Amino acid sequence: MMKRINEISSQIDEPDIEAMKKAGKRLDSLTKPPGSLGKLEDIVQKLAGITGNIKPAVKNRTHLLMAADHGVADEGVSAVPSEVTEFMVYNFLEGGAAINVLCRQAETELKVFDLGINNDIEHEDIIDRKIKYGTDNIVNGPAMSRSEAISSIETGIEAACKCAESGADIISTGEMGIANTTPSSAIAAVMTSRSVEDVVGRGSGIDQKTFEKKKEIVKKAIKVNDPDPQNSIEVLADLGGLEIGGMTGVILGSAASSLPVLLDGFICGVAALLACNINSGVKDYLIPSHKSVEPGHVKIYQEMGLEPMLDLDMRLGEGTGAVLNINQIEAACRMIDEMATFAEAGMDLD
Ligand SMILES: O=C(O)c1ccc[n+]([C@@H]2O[C@H](COP(=O)([O-])O)[C@@H](O)[C@H]2O)c1
Ligand SMILES: Cc1cc2nc[nH]c2cc1C
Repeated sequence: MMKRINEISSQIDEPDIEAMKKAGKRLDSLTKPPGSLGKLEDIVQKLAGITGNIKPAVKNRTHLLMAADHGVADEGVSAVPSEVTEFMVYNFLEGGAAINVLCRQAETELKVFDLGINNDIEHEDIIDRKIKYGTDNIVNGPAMSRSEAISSIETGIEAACKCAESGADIISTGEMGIANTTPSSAIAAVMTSRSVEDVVGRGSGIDQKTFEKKKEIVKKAIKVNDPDPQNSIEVLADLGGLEIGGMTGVILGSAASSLPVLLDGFICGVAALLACNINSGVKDYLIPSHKSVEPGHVKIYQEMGLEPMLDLDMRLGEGTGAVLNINQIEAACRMIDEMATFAEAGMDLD
């Protein structure tokens, strides 16, 4: 059943250490104090390792947005009803959401996938990969079957591989799914061995009473399902999120295609945790864009040893942090390509 996932996992190479060293050397030779461009230098080196190119470029960009609904929304854990998932998906398809604005600004193509929205989406631009009409309520049992969890990951893998074939230089991912901070918190607690209190936040903006209830719901979902933290498929099937599985696949597919993959918020971070658990080599391909307001996000970054470039108090999830960060990444790539070295500028420091 895991054939495609195992095959893709086996294609994930080590980064090109030689290219990273050469990029580091060139960065140090540019007309600035060594290291003075901070995280912009780190990102260029990382991209050199991923692509094998000491002057990496991020010309062709695609953002893959995964959408699905959640049975646990029935517990009243979100500030808004499940219908908002479908409503926002139409908004993405019509160009009116925050992610559309940022994709236009960063010249990034947007693709919207339906992996499990409660209703069918009637729009020519939707990529219909429906696996199930919403997950089952995780307080009563698993969100989905193992084979549905695998299908969600495979959907993301194929999406990323298709982008790679079309010449993408960088892939970013994000999501839409009302109530998805509940399953994400459960997965984050299980996979980072943190307490539920450590990782649960206010998601779409819930009040204190709902916040207290949400913590109890997350605890109950973990107790009822009790997944093996080492087994990403079991964790995903038990605690859910078809869009989370989709993003896990995008991350695996990007890494296997030697493409950098830009992560967005908390839910996306959970997908990255699941992908790293399938193959720890994935980590070298991850670009963490921003730190979300959700308290679990920073814990996920700590678990993976990643540090995001931006901290803008964002908590949207569509991929807004990721796509915004493309601008800084492009700037970083232009530094190593266009800046003069001390020698070129006529100053020999030796
Ligand atoms: O990306 C984040 O860190 C993030 C933090 C809070 C909320 N969200 C978005 O809000 C929705 C989930 O919030 P909730 O309260 O319904 O669980 C879902 O559509 C996410 O994209 C996203
Ligand atoms: C309006 C709205 C837009 C979103 N975009 C991503 N998650 C979202 C959640 C809500 C509630």
